[in-house]
Amino acid sequence: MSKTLLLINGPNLNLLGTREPEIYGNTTLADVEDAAQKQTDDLGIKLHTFQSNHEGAIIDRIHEARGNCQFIIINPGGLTHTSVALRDALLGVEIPFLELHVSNVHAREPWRHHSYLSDKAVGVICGLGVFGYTAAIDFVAHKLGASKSAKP
Ligand SMILES: O=C1C[C@@](O)(C(=O)O)C[C@@H](O)[C@@H]1O
Repeated sequence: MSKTLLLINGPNLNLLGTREPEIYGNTTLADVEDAAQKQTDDLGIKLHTFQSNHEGAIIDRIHEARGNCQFIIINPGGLTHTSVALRDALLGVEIPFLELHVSNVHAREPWRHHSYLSDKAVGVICGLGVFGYTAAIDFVAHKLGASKSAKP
């Protein structure tokens, strides 16, 4: 069975690497996606990446993944703290997902401590910087039984 992973980045993550670098670092989203591509190629996992600043576009992309994707890694950006609709979309397609944040949201403003997704996520990675994406993909590979010797 082919293993497909969808990596979603939400609002403002297109600015990664230039936006508030003291919080989010200097690595760009293109760098993150390139590294993710290499990592998943090595593991024999098919990767799709998607970034949007629009809640509805993200929800549409999640719906498209129904039935053809085994796992989602999502950095929902600010939608983490606001979006019932994003939660409903992820639950609606029944695809297991990891929630990921570059920064440690629990060490920031109190309103960032609440997530509409965390209680439904398989797990949450936050505060590891962009290394969180690498760690998340490693976890997904473990979950899907993918290994370094695997060929796509
Ligand atoms: O846009 C973001 C990025 C973020 O998800 C992170 O990656 O640390 C944390 C969110 O609170 C924030 O709104």
